[in-house]
Amino acid sequence: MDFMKPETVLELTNVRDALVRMEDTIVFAFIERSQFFSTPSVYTKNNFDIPDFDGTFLDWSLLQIERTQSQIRRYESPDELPFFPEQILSSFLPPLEYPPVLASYSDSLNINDEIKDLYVLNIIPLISAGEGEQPENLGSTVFCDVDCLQTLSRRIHFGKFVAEAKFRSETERFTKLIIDRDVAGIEDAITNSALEQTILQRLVKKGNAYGTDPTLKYSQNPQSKVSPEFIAKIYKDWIIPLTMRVEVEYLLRRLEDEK
Ligand SMILES: C=C(O[C@@H]1C=C(C(=O)O)C=C[C@H]1O)C(=O)O
Repeated sequence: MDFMKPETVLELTNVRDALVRMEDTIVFAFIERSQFFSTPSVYTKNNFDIPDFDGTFLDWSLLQIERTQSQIRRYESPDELPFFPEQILSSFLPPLEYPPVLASYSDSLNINDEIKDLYVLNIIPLISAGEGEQPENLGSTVFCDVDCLQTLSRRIHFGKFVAEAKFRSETERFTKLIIDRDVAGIEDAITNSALEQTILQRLVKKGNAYGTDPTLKYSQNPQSKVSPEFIAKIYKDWIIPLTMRVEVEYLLRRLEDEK
């Protein structure tokens, strides 16, 4: 996929290859986070006395990182969406002119707040080293969280590219479903259960392979760092359903923007 070449972005096979590649990034990000405890103090609002800031240490850290990364043009890329869209900065580098692939409302479809909440509530308990915290690891923990959140956000909002590719390959079918506001019909049209099963099975294998020291492969009990079943569960319960939601929400508005 090359965002300068729209025809490569609209090819569903290429989009799916990118999603497979992102599995690696997500599994490794979870493995990095698994070194640390749940660390509740970084997710508790105003737990630290942060000057001029109302929020959690995670929010503050994420905002500072986004402000820096916006200046190196991270959010000009069509596959990156900030958690703090109102507070990012413009870059001193020349603007990038990506040819538009997605509909014009695409940036406003942003479910990052929801991703952040479910990450803290549901994902951390499954991937962290256990309940509790070590005061010397607050920064390291949050750094891993930012990685996990950015990669989850990219994966889930990639649903827009999936949706655009599907819309273009079956425009008539989707146009009818959209006009009828037939959400169940749209869900049905975008679901590929066999592919989902393949993804879940591959994740268990990746979780085992990436989380285990390869030199321990032949020992009695090689320990994986994040339970591969939990990785599959996180995909099944949250990542895939949210990707689908992005697809549906993107498609429901798709006729506003007939290009
Ligand atoms: C992303 C797609 O759409 C749906 C969501 C999937 C996912 O989030 O992994 C997989 C298959 C489809 O049910 C796709 O078709 O590739």
